[in-house]
Amino acid sequence: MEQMKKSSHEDKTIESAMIFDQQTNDHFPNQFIWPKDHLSQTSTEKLNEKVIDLQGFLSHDKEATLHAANLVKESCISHGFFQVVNHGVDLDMLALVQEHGHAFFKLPLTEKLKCKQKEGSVVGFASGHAQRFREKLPWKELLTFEYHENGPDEVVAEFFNAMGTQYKETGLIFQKFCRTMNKLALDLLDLLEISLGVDGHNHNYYRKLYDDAVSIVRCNHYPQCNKPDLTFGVGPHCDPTTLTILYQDLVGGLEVFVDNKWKSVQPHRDALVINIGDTFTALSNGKYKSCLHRVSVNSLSPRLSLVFFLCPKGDRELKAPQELVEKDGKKEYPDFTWGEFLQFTQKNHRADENTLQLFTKWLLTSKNHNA
Ligand SMILES: C=C1C[C@]23C[C@H]1CC[C@H]2[C@]1(C)CCC[C@@](C)(C(=O)O)[C@H]1[C@@H]3C(=O)O
Ligand SMILES: O=C(O)CCC(=O)C(=O)O
Ligand SMILES: [Fe+2]
Repeated sequence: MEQMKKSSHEDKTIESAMIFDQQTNDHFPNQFIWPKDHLSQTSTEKLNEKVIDLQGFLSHDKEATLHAANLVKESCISHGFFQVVNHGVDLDMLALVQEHGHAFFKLPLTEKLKCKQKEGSVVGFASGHAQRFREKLPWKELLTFEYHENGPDEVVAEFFNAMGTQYKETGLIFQKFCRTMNKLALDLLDLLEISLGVDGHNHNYYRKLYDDAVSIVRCNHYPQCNKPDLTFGVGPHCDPTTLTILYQDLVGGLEVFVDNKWKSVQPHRDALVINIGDTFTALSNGKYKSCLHRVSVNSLSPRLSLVFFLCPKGDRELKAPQELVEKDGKKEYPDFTWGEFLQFTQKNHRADENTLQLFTKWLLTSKNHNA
């Protein structure tokens, strides 16, 4: 049985990758077609999100920090999404990471399959998640790996080395990308803490929770699609993770659900997209929204996005600061570990817009069962 599962697992990935390469105009594969109620919600408006200048905050200017914190607070209470500029991340380095990302997805399938995703793990190469799901497949290929903040520097480089010494340079470039993103993510946690007004009594409360963080890093490649109105690059979802930092090319396609409408996000070459994930919603005691977003594809060109999902180490107990709970008079979420939540998204529930609510229910039921 195990052997059968493995071969069908690989076949599904090959089948999906070939669909992307050999798509025809007359037949669109059913498994990639999304339900009409999703497809009918077209996005017509542009999102006028806050583009927050981090320069003053990063240089510890008190007034600029408070200004940035207020803009963050407004965006996160409303829909959990903003963009940042003057973030301190080198744009040439980001362009180089994009180049290596594109080069990876251009590799022959046999090369990409060297690091194919194993069952139950987010790490590795996948195509359309065809080995995990049977329907509503996303029109994307993806490469995912982990970044251990305090792990040996080579962990990411090793991931690529394992594919062959010819990927050594790619590994080093992604390693540098991860280190840079991790630093910015922790700085943003400090800004979020200030915006929530918990920096006084609980200074570095959030930063401390992310000691020894084990984050998820993903390169999404969305191939050009002949029937873009029948599918999604990623369907509607909230990231279950804590905080997402995303660098996109100028193709466009990312959409955010705000004021009951899907609105398109304007790409900016010098900006990074930031969105709140489910885990931070819980850590803010429900004050900050986990951003509901999706990706549409297009018939003209492929799109690439580089995504850093900040995650704590798996066994760290996560809870909102007591100060917030007392201010709100109610604890909105049970304590949990990211390990429990990640496993829920890999084994029990495909992450979508309801993940946090379903996870909370699942957790309380399973804890009552074990009580
Ligand atoms: C914890 C995670 C699960 C996903 C990758 C990270 C954060 C985002 C999640 C995801 C992208 C949300 C949409 C559905 C999903 C299945 C996907 O399209 O890739 C999710 C990821 C996953 O389960 O691999
Ligand atoms: O590619 C994008 O713009 C968004 C990708 C995304 O939402 C995800 O991978 O969770
Ligand atoms: Fe996402």
